Amino acid sequence: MAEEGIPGRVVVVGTGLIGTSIALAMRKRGAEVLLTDRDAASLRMAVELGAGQALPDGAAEEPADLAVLAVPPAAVAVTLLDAQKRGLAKVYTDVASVKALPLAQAAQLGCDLSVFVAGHPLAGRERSGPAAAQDDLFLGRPWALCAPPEAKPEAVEAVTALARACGAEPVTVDAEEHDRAVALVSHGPHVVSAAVAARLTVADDVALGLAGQGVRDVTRIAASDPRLWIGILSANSEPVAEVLEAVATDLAVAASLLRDGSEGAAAHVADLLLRGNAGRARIPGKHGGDQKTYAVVPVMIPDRPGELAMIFQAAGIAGVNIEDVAIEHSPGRPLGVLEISVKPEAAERLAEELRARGWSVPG
Ligand SMILES: NC(=O)c1ccc[n+]([C@@H]2O[C@H](COP(=O)([O-])OP(=O)(O)OC[C@H]3O[C@@H](n4cnc5c(N)ncnc54)[C@H](O)[C@@H]3O)[C@@H](O)[C@H]2O)c1
Ligand SMILES: O=C(O)C(=O)C[C@]1(C(=O)O)C=C[C@@H](O)C=C1
Repeated sequence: MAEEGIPGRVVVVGTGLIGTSIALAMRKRGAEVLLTDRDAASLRMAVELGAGQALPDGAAEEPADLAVLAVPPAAVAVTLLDAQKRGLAKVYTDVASVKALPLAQAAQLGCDLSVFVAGHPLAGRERSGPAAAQDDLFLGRPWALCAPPEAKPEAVEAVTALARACGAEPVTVDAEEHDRAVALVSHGPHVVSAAVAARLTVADDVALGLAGQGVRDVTRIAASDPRLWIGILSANSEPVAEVLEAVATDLAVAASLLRDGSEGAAAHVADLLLRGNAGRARIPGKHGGDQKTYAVVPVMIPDRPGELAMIFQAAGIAGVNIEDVAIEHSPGRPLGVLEISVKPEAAERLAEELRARGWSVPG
């Protein structure tokens, strides 16, 4: 049984990263979830992950409370039209990273906008597909809601309830304003990250061997799916271009000042760095909700077969659930650092178990 006040029966069209994450979050709240995707393998995996049941083909027997269209931006309007023709749900929403163009396309196609509230959860990952889905992806994150003027109050209520049920904070915003805002806080930064990462294609082994956390932080999102992102960027081209031009100006000025080499020039570069500090400090913390903070237990691991399996087994014996793992390799050395993410209360127990079994766990 679904918890009170949340959509009890939800259809998810598009079982990729975002659709499957929403489905998993809603299943956790007791909702019945029906899934569909044009890609049979994605659909099968989402079902196997426990995100819901496959939606039967054809017209719906009885409309669900809500249908979530978790497809690329360019597919939102046609998917909405098709879903409404099939009578899939009483209310519809999408999750696309751009809002104005899909809304205009939906109006042009003659979709019923009185039951459509466009949405955009500001949470994601650099990986696509259902395998990357997480039921806690949206905890404490903003979820933009852009209701067209004709949207009924009950439609707005249902989509707001979906965002809240996924643990997010609904933020009502006009579609054009949304697009300008995300150009600055999401789409522009994405291209900048890609530009920095693109420089690495010509990096030699020495440079790559010296790569630390800084470049990893700046380029994480550059690993995202280019097909999805070209769709996002071209649907929000003008606002993104403006952000990129402003960043390019700052970079060009910094480059010429560095070449100049004078003290005065250095002071001007410092001004950019200070503005960077100030801008970064303006990013608000997550809006309430449970924070997904794990403790990281670092373990020095020799590069030999079976090592990881033994460490995972030791964690199991200590009764510690591993939430995530990453391996930092020491270039040129048969050693690496395994970073095991666990719930904070389990970190010391795991560290002690591993030390007792002979592994080096710094800290
Ligand atoms: N990736 C992110 O970090 C992120 C975050 C927030 C919102 N979004 C938005 O969410 C949407 C989905 O992105 P994703 O990251 O989950 O992508 P994804 O590639 O992981 O999943 C998209 C899924 O949609 C399916 N699909 C495509 N066209 C379809 C159609 N016409 N009918 C049915 N299924 C169709 C694909 O087969 C795929 O399984 C996009 O609009 C994106 O802008 C993405
Ligand atoms: O953190 C990531 O990996 C993201 O891709 C997240 C991010 C973002 O820029 O914040 C990217 C695009 C989405 O539309 C929403 C969220």
